[in-house]
Amino acid sequence: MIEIQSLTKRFGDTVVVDDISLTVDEGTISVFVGTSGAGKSTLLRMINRLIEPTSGRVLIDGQDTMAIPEDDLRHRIGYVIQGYGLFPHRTVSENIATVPRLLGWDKKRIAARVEELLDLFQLDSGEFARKYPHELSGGQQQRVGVARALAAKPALLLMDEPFGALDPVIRHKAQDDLLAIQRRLGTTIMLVTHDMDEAFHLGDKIAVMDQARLLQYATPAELLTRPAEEFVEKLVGTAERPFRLLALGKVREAVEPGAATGKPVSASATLREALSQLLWMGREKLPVVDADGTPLGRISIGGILAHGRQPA
Ligand SMILES: Nc1ncnc2c1ncn2[C@@H]1O[C@H](COP(=O)(O)OP(=O)(O)OP(=O)(O)O)[C@@H](O)[C@H]1O
Repeated sequence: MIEIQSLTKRFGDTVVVDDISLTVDEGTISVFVGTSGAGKSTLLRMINRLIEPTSGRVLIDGQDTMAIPEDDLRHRIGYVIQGYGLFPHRTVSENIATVPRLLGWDKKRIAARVEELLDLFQLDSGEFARKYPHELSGGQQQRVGVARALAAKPALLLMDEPFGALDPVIRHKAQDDLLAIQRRLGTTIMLVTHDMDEAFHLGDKIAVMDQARLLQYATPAELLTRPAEEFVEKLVGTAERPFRLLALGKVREAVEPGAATGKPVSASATLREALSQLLWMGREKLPVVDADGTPLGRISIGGILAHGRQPA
C-alpha cells in the first residue's frame, strides 16, 4: 500500500503540489489526470524522490520513503516515462536486466527473469533479446521499457504518459496488455495520462488534479455519477458520461431471462460493446453466453440503456 500524506512541493513561491493526501491500495491502478501543469508529474516524481518534497510524507508498505536510501528506493519502484528511456547501446536483454544486475542477482537468475519477461510481453527471445532499441518499433520499445521497470518485481510501478508516443491502435493494445500483466502479477501502479479514455480503461481509481490540488480521488463510476466539482464533470466529458458508464459495466450484470436469436454476446463483454453490437446488427436483443459458450439468457437494448442513466 502507498500512503501519500500532505505532500507539498514549492518551487520558489509557486506551489506545484498542494497538500495532497491519498492511498493507493496494493495491486490496484491509480490514474492521475488533469490540466497541463497541474502537478501530476511532480507528484509522481516525489514518490521515488527524483524530486524532494517540500513537506509531507510518502509511506510504502508503512515505511517512510525518506528512511530508505535513494538507490534502494529506485530499485523498489519501477519508473516508465514517455519515450521509454531505454539505454541505446544496450541490447533488449541488457536493458531488461539493468536493475537485477545492480541488485547483484546471479547470472542464471537474471537470464531466467529476462526470458520470463520477454515471454510475458510477447517478444520472441530468439528475435529480440540481442536487438538494440533503435531496431525496434515504438510499440516494442514501449514493452521493453515496461519489462525493464518490472524486472526486479518492484513494490510499485510509476508510469508517466507511458503510451503517449504510440498510435491509437497500438496504444489500445498496449493498455490491454498492461492490464493483463498487472492483473497477473498484482503490481501496484500509479499512472499519469492526458487521455480520459485511457484513465477510464485502466484506473481502479482516478485522481483529478487542477492547479496543484487534488479535486477528487474516486472510482471511475463515482467520478461519473458524483463529481466533486464542476471541473471534474467537465474533464470527464458531460456528453461522454452514459457511454463511459456503459463501458464500466459488464454484460453479465444486465442478463435477462429468456432466449434470443443471433450472434451471441459474451457475458464478459462491456455493456458498451454489447450496445454497439446490437445497434450494428439491428437487433433489439441477442443471446448471452459465458466463456464456455453456455447460454445464460439474453441482453436487450432497453436493459442496457437502463445502466447508462444517472443514478437516482
Ligand atoms: N524544476 C522546476 N522549477 C520550477 N517550476 C517547475 C519545475 N518543475 C515543474 N515546474 C512547474 O510545476 C508545474 C507542474 O508541472 P508538472 O510537470 O508536475 O505538471 P503536469 O501536471 O505533469 O503537466 P503536464 O501534464 O503538462 O505534463 C508547472 O507549472 C511547471 O512549470
